[in-house]
Amino acid sequence: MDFLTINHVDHTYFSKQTATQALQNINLSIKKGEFISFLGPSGCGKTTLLSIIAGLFPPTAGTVLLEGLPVFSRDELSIGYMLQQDYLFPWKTIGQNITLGLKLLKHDKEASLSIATKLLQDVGLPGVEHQYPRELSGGMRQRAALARTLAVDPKILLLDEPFSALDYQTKLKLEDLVSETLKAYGKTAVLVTHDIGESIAMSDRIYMFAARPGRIHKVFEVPNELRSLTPFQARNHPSYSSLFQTIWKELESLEYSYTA
Ligand SMILES: Nc1ncnc2c1ncn2[C@@H]1O[C@H](COP(=O)(O)OP(=O)(O)OP(=O)(O)O)[C@@H](O)[C@H]1O
Repeated sequence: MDFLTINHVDHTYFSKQTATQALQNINLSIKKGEFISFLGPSGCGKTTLLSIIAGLFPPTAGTVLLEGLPVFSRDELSIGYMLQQDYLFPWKTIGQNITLGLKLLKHDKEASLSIATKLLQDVGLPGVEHQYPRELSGGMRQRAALARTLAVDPKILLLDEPFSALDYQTKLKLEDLVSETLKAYGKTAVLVTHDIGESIAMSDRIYMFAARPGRIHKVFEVPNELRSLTPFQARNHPSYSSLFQTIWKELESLEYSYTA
């Protein structure tokens, strides 16, 4: 059974003067445990679709079902978000940041702390429970943000350019960490990115969007030989370069069609 199903989704933003059609007839489905990416030029509706999947607002038409139920009616903790900024609360320790969601779920303090300790170990940050976000580097804060997102055991993770504010080396390390951690926890994920390499290295499938209005232009299956590797290993595999070239050409033709 499909885990997430998007059926005939349209979305238009209305203001006093204008109506902007951000999404047109989006259809896709994801199986449990899959990792997919949305790739495409600026303004093609990637963030709009991610927000609709998150249940932040309903689409103007169509449905988004998570395990057969509309996402808009679900409780918000069933969907985890990881963004470009970590949004850790600066006045709370890393441990308190991670256990915040568990508090809302009424977990007792001791069980919450042991979940936080385990997650911090899994993301390579053992022993930082009592430190504050300002005492950690950007990469460490994103690791802590991943731990916080996983703490409430969300059904699906939505990753909106989570590595784009990091230096290149840290980004590569975090791609591996996020990919391995999500596999270990059996999580389903949707990544929004502008980075072709990141989408190939991390995903099972890539949805390329076109703009005006935002729509799915093409779908690329990432070959099995890449999916069985870590993102860093995948970036060094010959199949990576050929898929990169194909996607690059396709994106270029899209960009030209806008400026022609
Ligand atoms: N709140 C809003 N009100 C009106 N129009 C909006 C709003 N948010 C987005 N749009 C418009 O909807 C379209 C899709 O925007 P969206 O942010 O979803 O694209 P995107 O692919 O995520 O872009 P980027 O890659 O630059 O983040 C754009 O034309 C944008 O101007």
